[in-house]
Amino acid sequence: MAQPKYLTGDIAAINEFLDRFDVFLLDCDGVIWSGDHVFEGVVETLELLRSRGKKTVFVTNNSTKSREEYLKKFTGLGIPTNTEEIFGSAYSSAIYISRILKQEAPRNKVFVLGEAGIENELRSENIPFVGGTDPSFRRDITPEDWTGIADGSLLDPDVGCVLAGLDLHINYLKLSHALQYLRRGAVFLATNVDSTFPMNHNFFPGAGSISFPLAYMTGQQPLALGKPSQAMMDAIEGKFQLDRARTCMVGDRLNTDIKFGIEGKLGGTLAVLTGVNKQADWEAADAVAVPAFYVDKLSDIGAVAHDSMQRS
Ligand SMILES: O=C(O)[C@H](O)[C@H](O)COP(=O)(O)O
Ligand SMILES: [Mg+2]
Repeated sequence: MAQPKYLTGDIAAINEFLDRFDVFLLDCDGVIWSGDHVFEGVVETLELLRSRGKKTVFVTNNSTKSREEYLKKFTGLGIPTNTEEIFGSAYSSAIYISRILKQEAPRNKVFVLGEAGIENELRSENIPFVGGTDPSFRRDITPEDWTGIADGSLLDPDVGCVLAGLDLHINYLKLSHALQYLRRGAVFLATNVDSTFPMNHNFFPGAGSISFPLAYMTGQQPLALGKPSQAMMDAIEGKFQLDRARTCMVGDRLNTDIKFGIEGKLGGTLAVLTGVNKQADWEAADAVAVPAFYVDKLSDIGAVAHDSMQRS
């Protein structure tokens, strides 16, 4: 296994790296930002990539926001982009359900464990859903619930799929409904199964911690539709008509971002050390994936801009 090439501070190597790719798939949490903190030099680096005619696509597993909601976040943080450049796991899941799963009405409703991002992307594909941010689920379970969930009187007969994403309001009541739908044969999907969520330079429970209890209860593993799922890669390739050999995946997590790029047979993968994984993780004998290149932070790529300015 070739050792990853360290690019930070090596202007010639960075220029050579940039010349190899036309499209950069950019992870968000841990690469662009940590919560609402944008890493230093990110905006200038995006400018540099675009000034060299590179296509930038933001590919995030974070399902709490839709493309429109992400555009608001990017704009609010001073990062120029548009919804066409944003491809999240909530969108990836919605197009999988509407264009591949294609459940027949009326049993085509989705029981959502997640936030508004999933709901808005399901709406954009005209997929009916229940659960999610519905306030009637944000409460403790009651004796009426125990009875109504057990005898099915409180369940929606049209639910054919359970979709689990990062749910910041998960509780026993929601898990109880989801369990019953899965026991009744609903398809088990997840936007992503990241174990942790890098936020504010620390770690919080990831989306995987939402679907995992249901997997434990049912013995069923969800089909995950975010990175490293190749269903997502195929959808991105189709949407952007990209040449995989001229495309580089940039990420902070080995078992999602880097694995996604490698299994997608992309021309390259670049790991940044501002998020989940560190160098020791890919140097470990049982490393899940090894990047082709790495930098301390994304803006190390942008250093070539300063260099060419100093040269001119
Ligand atoms: O738990 C999650 O959903 C993930 O930690 C988070 O969303 C990762 O987002 P990404 O790094 O793919 O932008
Ligand atoms: Mg990340």
